[in-house]
Amino acid sequence: MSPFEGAFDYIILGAGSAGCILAATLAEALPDDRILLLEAGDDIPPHHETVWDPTRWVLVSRDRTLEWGYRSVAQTGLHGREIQLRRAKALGGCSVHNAMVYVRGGAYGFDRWAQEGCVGWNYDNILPYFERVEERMHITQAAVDPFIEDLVVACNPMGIPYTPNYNTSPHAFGVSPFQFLISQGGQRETTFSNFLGTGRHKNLHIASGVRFDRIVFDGERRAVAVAATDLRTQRQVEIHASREILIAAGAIGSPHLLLLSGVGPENQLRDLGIPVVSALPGVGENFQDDLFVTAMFLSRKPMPPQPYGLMGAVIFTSTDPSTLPYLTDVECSLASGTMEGLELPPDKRQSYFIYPNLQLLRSRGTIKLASTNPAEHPIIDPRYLNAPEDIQRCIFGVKLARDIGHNRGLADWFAEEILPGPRVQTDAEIEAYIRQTADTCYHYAGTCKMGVDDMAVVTPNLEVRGTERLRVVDASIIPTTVSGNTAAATMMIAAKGADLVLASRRST
Ligand SMILES: Cc1cc2nc3c(=O)[nH]c(=O)nc-3n(C[C@H](O)[C@H](O)[C@H](O)COP(=O)(O)OP(=O)(O)OC[C@H]3O[C@@H](n4cnc5c(N)ncnc54)[C@H](O)[C@@H]3O)c2cc1C
Repeated sequence: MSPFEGAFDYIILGAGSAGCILAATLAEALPDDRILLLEAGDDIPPHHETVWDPTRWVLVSRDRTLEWGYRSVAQTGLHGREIQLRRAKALGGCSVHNAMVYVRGGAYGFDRWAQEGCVGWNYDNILPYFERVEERMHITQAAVDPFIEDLVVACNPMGIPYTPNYNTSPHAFGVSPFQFLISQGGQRETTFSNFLGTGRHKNLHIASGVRFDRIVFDGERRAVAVAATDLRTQRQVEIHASREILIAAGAIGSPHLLLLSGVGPENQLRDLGIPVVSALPGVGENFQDDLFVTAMFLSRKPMPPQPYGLMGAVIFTSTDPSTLPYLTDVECSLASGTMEGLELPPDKRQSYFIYPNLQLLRSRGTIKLASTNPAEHPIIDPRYLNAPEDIQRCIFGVKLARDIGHNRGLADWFAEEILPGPRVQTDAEIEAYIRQTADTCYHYAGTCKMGVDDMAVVTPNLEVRGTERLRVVDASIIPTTVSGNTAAATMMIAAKGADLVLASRRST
């Protein structure tokens, strides 16, 4: 029987970081319901050459066969560069090719969501959902090697304390062992491998290789079906859901789908001849991302071997010391030049990179339809460094990385600064270097934001405003990014989103 035949109670669109958790939770709580999970990508075989091996992360992240191939429009703030906006297309979504870093994010950021009207989303409310995810995803805390020991020594005189566990401490400020979603056996954990796996839930039908193209609404603006294309046969199908359709297509895919379905800014839809189902000006607006900047130093001696995709330490601090210790907006990750995929010339391999990742940036971008063809990528304009204060924070990041790299605590390692290099000294020179080299952290969020204001796309219950039986449950609902990477927050959103669906179910 075709996986599309018969009626489904729930259809989940996208088997990524959020979609797999949502599907597993609903399938387990509702054993008598029929649930369908649709995904454009395929399963990753157990013998895949790179995906499961954490040390090969850089190669995985660059593997075009695993992803959608999005690019931004030319970024004025980045010297006109077009930025590759990687997004996985696979069962497991971006958990298949991300750096596996696990950071819940500071409590302050979630509390702000609640203060802005998202009742039920303050840190105390959401903590049980992080814990639920952590019961199923194994977190490996990195082992401390000799370089990291010296890094801790280097941070001390800079006023950066040692924080043993940034996720469970009251605040993340400090230098810590990094935490990764890596199994006890040393393999990548994905939301698909840990929550689903093929055939584990009898009431869940997983259809990979299927692109969803549009939500179908009835005259009452109820979401009743999904129009989709089987990518293997190009057959078009319409699949019906009797209860709810749950969009989990990520911060690019979810606004794209809503716009194609007539949910979005009225003028944009009318210009393309798309009938307006719900005029929501916020769909595709409020695009947020973190940027990283780079410092690189040659090492005097061989770097320790690296069993992870990044080095095993992280530094959280702030561009504004008055916000410490509770609010951090810089997360420095590190890499060794010996790591596979960096492809450095032999004389540069014994080296270390410090990558300050600037968070809570103020610039906001957009995602708009290029056409009504679902196969055509949307126009993505992150507007990096559009907000003037963002460049100042990136300059702070480069100076911080330099201060760490040159610090006496790392004297046994430091040989020479390669990047930005001795010629880059004044703020104007650092700014030019940033505009030439800063890059995305792939932490896209906010394009279907949750809230109670006019720009909100979903309510705090994640229901799409002006429609019925339709929710968005993924990174796109994040109203303002938090201090941290986005995967943990997205998985938490999925766990809580499933509870919201189940609560509605009990009340009907
Ligand atoms: C290279 C890279 C490295 C990263 N590293 C980290 C890290 O180390 N730690 C961290 O916390 N975060 C990291 N992130 C970010 C993090 O992985 C994402 O924020 C998170 O996975 C987003 O989850 P999601 O469920 O919202 O979207 P996704 O995981 O992208 O899931 C969306 C799914 O929907 C599918 N889909 C979309 N549109 C359609 C369509 N029309 N038809 C069918 N299927 C569709 C996609 O194929 C995908 O599987 C990284 C991201 C990238 C790209």
